[in-house]
Amino acid sequence: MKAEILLPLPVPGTYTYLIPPDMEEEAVFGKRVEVQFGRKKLYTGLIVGIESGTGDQLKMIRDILDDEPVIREIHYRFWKWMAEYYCSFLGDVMNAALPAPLKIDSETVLQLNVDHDYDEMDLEDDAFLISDALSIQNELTWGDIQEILQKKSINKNVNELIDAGMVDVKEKALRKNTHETVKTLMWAAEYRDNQKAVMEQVSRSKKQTRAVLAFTTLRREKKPPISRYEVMTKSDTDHATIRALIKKGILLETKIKKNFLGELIFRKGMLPPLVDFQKKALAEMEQAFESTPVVLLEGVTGSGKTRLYLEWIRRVKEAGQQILFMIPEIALTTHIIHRLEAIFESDVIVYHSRVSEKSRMEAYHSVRFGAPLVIGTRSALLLPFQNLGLIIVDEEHDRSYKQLNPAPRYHGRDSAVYLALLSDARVILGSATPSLESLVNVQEGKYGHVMMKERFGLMEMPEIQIVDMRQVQMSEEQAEIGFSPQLLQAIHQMLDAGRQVMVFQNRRGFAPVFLCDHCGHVVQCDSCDVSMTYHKFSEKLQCHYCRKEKPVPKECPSCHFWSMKMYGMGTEKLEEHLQSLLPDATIDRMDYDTASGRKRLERILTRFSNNETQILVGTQMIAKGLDFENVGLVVVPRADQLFSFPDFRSAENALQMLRQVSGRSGRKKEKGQVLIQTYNPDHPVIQSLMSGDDRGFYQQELEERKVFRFAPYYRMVKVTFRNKNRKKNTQVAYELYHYLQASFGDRVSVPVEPLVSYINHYYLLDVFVKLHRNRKEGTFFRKRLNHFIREVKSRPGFSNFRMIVNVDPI
Ligand SMILES: Nc1ncnc2c1ncn2[C@@H]1O[C@H](COP(=O)(O)OP(=O)(O)OP(=O)(O)O)[C@@H](O)[C@H]1O
Ligand SMILES: [Zn+2]
Repeated sequence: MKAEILLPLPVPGTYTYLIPPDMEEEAVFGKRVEVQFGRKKLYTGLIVGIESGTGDQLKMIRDILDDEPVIREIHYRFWKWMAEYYCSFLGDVMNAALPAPLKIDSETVLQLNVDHDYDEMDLEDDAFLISDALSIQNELTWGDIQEILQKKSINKNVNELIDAGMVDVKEKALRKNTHETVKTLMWAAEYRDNQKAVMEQVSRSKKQTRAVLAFTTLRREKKPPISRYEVMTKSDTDHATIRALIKKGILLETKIKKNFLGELIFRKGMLPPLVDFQKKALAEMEQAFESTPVVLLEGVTGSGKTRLYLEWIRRVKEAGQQILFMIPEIALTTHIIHRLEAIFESDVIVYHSRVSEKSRMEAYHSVRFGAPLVIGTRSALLLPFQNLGLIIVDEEHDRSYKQLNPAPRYHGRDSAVYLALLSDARVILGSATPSLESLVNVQEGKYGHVMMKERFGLMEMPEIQIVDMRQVQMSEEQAEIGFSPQLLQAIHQMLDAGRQVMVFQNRRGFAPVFLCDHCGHVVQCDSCDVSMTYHKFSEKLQCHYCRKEKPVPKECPSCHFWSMKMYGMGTEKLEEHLQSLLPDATIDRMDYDTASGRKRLERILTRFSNNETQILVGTQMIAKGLDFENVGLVVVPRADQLFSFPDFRSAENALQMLRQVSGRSGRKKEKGQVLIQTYNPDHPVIQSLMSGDDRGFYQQELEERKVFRFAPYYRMVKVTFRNKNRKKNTQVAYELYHYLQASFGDRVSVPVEPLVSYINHYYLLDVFVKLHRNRKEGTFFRKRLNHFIREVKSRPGFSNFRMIVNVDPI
């Protein structure tokens, strides 16, 4: 028998291996196996197919690693769809789906050859360092050695040691502890209180005697369960010993699940009754689900979308099905997780890229055993749900749902819809500012649509005022920070009334540009074609693309005058200036620099929610989902920055951002205010914001998207060429352009430079293709593209040439 094996590698297709006869029974779909791939490497693969027959040339499966399959066919179908739709490899999807401990691979390991005598004096310095370390550690990996020698190329040194016969190179599989179950032991009934009978049974074997004595001691020392492993370690015996004891009927073995998070209990009072308009929305959702599995819940900020989600969570849980609650991005949504965790008495599974490997494993297996609720980012879609009933996609418009790197570059919302389709589950897409993608699906009748236009507690929507900056006179001090007198007055009033203020500034750091007043020289990053941002706290210039830092130059690097000045405004500078204008106010800042760690982020949020902070300055981090009751004013001093990006989505995003951030104002207690400063008060985004109804704006946007053949009407694909050699990069990009033009005509763009086209010493070029939204065209395009990529990579010197495919780029 042969098995089709999927490997966690970016290679097309699967590989066929022979199943050793004694493993045939055990070999079933979805179990992991250990196989050799390439000359020496060992990998964990996954059985994704079994067929009869043999093949002389085929390698054997070395081992089967699971008792139970880790995925089922339905999960594999989802993986296949994802790989196909997003033009990536199945191995990439496997890699993203399985927690690291489920993917052993081999590492080169050096061991000391104990039978070999050598004279240390004969060794070169580097070789001596290695042998010295080996005598202490027994084993070193390639990485360890690189660290010890402080260099990358260690081949020569290692070879020297091998040639001298001093070390052995061993290819060793790292079998990490992956067992979701623990094997535990207990006395068989007839031996339970009969130590004497036991000893008689084992008297002929030293090992068995030791094991039995160890088990007896353990029973006395601690409460059950006692694991097989504990007994083996304590008695210094092995699996065979324990197996013998089981066979003799002395010990019984059972398996228990490790850390299974299977409960879901609502804390008392956490599901307050729905109010009338929420009840109405719930009924409408029920009705919408009759005809479509996907419903867009469009509710203004503060309408209680979360309350409705909870209602559905309760229902689906009672029906015995699983629920996935998706949030866009972990750093920005700690607050939401806290809110949800407060609602449940039981532990909730939280799953995202930053939880520990241990928690990921726990989550993986709990979900596999049917745990009812997972809160997670897009990667949670790849968990092995058994009985999925509902996926909630909160803030469905959020761009962070799209994976940028590495492959598969999938969209969390769209993949959720597909997964639900496969699993016969429902999807709720929730937002106060839905994406155009979802609105079009509503218009085309694919999704249901339910609106909530009121805020909970009869709170009125905040009043939005525009400050026309073309008309404003400012003092020098005010001009420096860019706050009009009107804006400052509003802040003063709000603070006097004991309420809090949020200031939205979409740029972090102190000052975006550091330039010479004399010759105009701008300090640029050496690796990227962007100017560096001054960070006052660290007293350094930082590149926001590659994160490299530079000291602040005293004189101009170009004309050598002492004339370097800072221009522009970042959150850090804004906070400082605001403090000098309002010396008595307590101000805090929330951005990538201050809220990088979870602890720091939490501290900022707690202080603000306890009213210890009066003003919170922040980037888009403060726009999302925060629910603070005492915020009376939200100000946006520089709204124009938001819609001046050269991107076809910038108007849509600007409106979403401004609505979201406005929505933080006046959520409880009294009506809130929003003040927006702009030089373009007639801009459609501002006009729509003022009118309170975005339909007209969306319709206009959609018309334009249709005319210019953009998403959501067309499926866009971006192919990025990334190379240190500019000429080579440009040449291949143009080749692709011409090649695709033959099939797709003017729906292929000439290679264009992205906004920042040189990052970290790499030149970047993008080719855009606009495809019709049907499967046939998708398949055809993928074939063409793969053909091209294969051809390029087969050229001498091009095997590593990078072409990054991004379907539905954001
Ligand atoms: N039926 C209800 N009973 C009691 N409190 C409610 C109810 N519905 C909503 N609330 C409260 O109203 C506030 C706003 O609700 P929620 O945060 O769910 O709104 P939202 O629509 O998710 O807002 P956003 O889009 O801004 O995140 C919350 O503090 C919530 O606890
Ligand atoms: Zn840089």
